[in-house]
Amino acid sequence: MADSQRCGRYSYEDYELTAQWLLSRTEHRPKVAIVCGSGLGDLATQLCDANVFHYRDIPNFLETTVPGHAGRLLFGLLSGEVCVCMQGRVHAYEGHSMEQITYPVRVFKLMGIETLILTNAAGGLNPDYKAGDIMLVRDHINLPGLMGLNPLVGPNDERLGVRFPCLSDTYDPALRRACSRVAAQLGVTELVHEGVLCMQTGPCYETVAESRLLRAFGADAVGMSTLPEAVCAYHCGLRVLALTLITNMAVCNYRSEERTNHAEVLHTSSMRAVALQTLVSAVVGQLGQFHRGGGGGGAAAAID
Ligand SMILES: O=P(O)(O)O[C@H]1O[C@H](CO)[C@@H](O)[C@H]1O
Ligand SMILES: Nc1nc2[nH]cnc2c(=O)[nH]1
Repeated sequence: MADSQRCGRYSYEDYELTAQWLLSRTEHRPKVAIVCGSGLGDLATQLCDANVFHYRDIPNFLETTVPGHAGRLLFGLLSGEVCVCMQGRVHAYEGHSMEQITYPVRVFKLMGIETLILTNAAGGLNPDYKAGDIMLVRDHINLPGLMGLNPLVGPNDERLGVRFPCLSDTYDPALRRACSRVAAQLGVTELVHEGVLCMQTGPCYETVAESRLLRAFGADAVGMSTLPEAVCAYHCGLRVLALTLITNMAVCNYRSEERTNHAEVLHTSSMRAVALQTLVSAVVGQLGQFHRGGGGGGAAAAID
C-alpha cells in the first residue's frame, strides 16, 4: 500500500491481518472488549471457556513491561456475553508512539467489537475522593493530545473514522448511567463518582505544583493511559465506557509526607479488584441485548 494510504505506521491491512489472525484461532465472536489497567487483570481470569494469546505471539502487538500488566489477550464468556479482554496494556512511557499503544483498539473494531470498556489506575485530585474509589470517566483532558501526541495524527483512513472527530460524547452517557444503576444495585454507590480524567505521559508521577495545576484545570484524577485508547475507539465508532480506580491521592500539599509509588498503586488495585470486577461483569451482563443484531436499537436507545 502506498505510504499516503497508510494511517501512519500501520495500514488498514495491518489491523485487518491481526483481526483475521485472531479470529481464525478462536471460535468466540465478541462484541465487547475490555482493557484491564494496573493490577486489575484478574478480571480476565473470570472469563469462561477462554482462549488465551500472549501479546508476543500476536502480529503487531507489543509486549508489556510494567508490573501488573500480564500481556495476555483472552477471549471468553463474562456474564454470558462473549468478550475479549486485554490483561494489561502498553503505555507511551514504555517508549511507544500513541499509534502503537492504540493498535489493539482498531483491531477490535475490525473484529466486530461494538463496546470498549477501559479500566485504569489513577491518582485522585478531587478532594472528595479517596484511595479505593471508582470514577466513571465523564470527560477527559488529554495533555499529550493537546501537545501533538494524539493517536489520530497522520493521514486519515476514512474506513476507520472521520478526519475531525468531535470528542464531546467520547464516553457514552447511556453506558455511564447503566453503570451507575448497577453500582446502586450492588450497594457500592458511595464508592462511585463521575469525573474528568487527565492523562500525562508519565512515567513520573506529578510534582505538587503539577497536581495543583491539573486540579485547577478541572481534572478529578490523573493517570498515564486510557485517553488515547478512548480517542481511537470513539473515532472508529465504538461505544466507550471508562472506569478509573483511584489508587492513591495525588500529592497536592508540600507538607504531605505521602509519596506516590507503583507498589501502592498495585496494593490498592488488589484491594479493590473484586469490587471493580463485579461492577464490570454486571455491566457486561446488560450489554448483549443492545448490540447490533441482538434485538436492541443501540445503547443510547435501549439502556435508558
Ligand atoms: O493506567 P494504568 O495502566 O492502569 O496504570 C497507571 O498506573 C501506573 C503508575 O503507577 C501507570 O501505568 C499508570 O498509567
Ligand atoms: N499520573 C499518575 N498516574 C497514576 N497512576 C496511578 N496513580 C497515579 C498518579 O498519582 N498519577
